[in-house]
Formats: sequence, C-alpha cells, structure tokens
Amino acid sequence: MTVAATRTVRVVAALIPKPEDGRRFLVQQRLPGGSRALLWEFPGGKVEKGETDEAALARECREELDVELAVGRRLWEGRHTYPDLTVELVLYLARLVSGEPRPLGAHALAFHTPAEMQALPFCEADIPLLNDLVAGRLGSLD
Ligand SMILES: Nc1nc2c([nH]c(=O)n2[C@H]2C[C@H](O)[C@@H](COP(=O)(O)OP(=O)(O)OP(=O)(O)O)O2)c(=O)[nH]1
Repeated sequence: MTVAATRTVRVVAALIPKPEDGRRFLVQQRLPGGSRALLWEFPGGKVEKGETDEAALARECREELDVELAVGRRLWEGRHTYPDLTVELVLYLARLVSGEPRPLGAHALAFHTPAEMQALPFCEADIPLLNDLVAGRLGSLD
C-alpha cells in the first residue's frame, strides 16, 4: 500500500486581545464550501515564499480583516496533518494598531474567552493550542 504524502504549509495565526478587555480574543469562522468549512480559527494564513512570519501575519490580517497589527512574541507552535494538508501552525501575540476588524475573508468574527472558544467547533490543529491557552501555559498575554 502506498500512502500519499500531504503538502506541508506554514500557517501563522494571531492571538489578538479585544481592546479594553484582555480576557477576550478575536476568532473567525471559516467560509462555507472550502476546506474546514465553518470551523473556527485564529486570524492569519499561509506564509508565502521569502516572507517572514511577522510580515505574513500583518499581510493576512490587512487583507482579511482590514486592520493593521503590531506582531509580538511567538506563543505556541504545533503540527497537524489533515487528509489534504499538513499544517505547521504558529501563534503570535498581536495588537490592533488601527482599524475595526471586518470579516472580509471569513463567515463571522467574534471575541471570545479561551473557555468559550473550547465550546466552538474549532480547526483540529488548534485543539492542543486551546488546551494550553485555557491552562495558562502560554505565559503572559499582556
Ligand atoms: N488562519 C488559520 N488557519 C488555520 C488555523 N488552524 C488551522 O488548522 N488552519 C488551517 C486552515 C487552512 O487549511 C490553513 C490556512 O490557510 P489559509 O488561511 O490560506 O486558508 P485557505 O482557505 O486558503 O486554506 P486551504 O483551502 O488551502 O486549506 O491552515 C488557525 O488557527 N488559523
């Protein structure tokens, strides 16, 4: 039996605290119809060739949310293999510098606490991340 190797992509994601409310963070619901349809995720996307993680995250959030971000420290990194794709997921702390998030590339946007996120249907790659976030294992999020 041969097992086809899936494509591997580096995906950067942002943990963005709600302004004036450090307990809640921005999450987005994926569009219907595509891969991982209607599952929730952190804003971000694939890193392009020659791009830094920080530049990719700022570009994705400009394109998908119409906001400018200040990207801070790396919080978490993990790998997950879906049937179609292997994702190297890297989460960064980020702050909104300007703009109000708009769902330009998502079905919905919401601010939630980590415990509330655990009750949502989230992308599988994020489950260990959410466990660490809820348990306070990502360190200071200020
Ligand atoms: N932005 C983001 N993507 C995530 C997370 N968790 C997770 O599994 N992913 C997956 C979903 C997508 O397959 C991929 C991100 O690719 P993308 O944002 O460019 O979205 P896309 O719809 O073009 O992706 P795809 O069809 O190629 O899978 O990583 C997350 O927390 N944030």
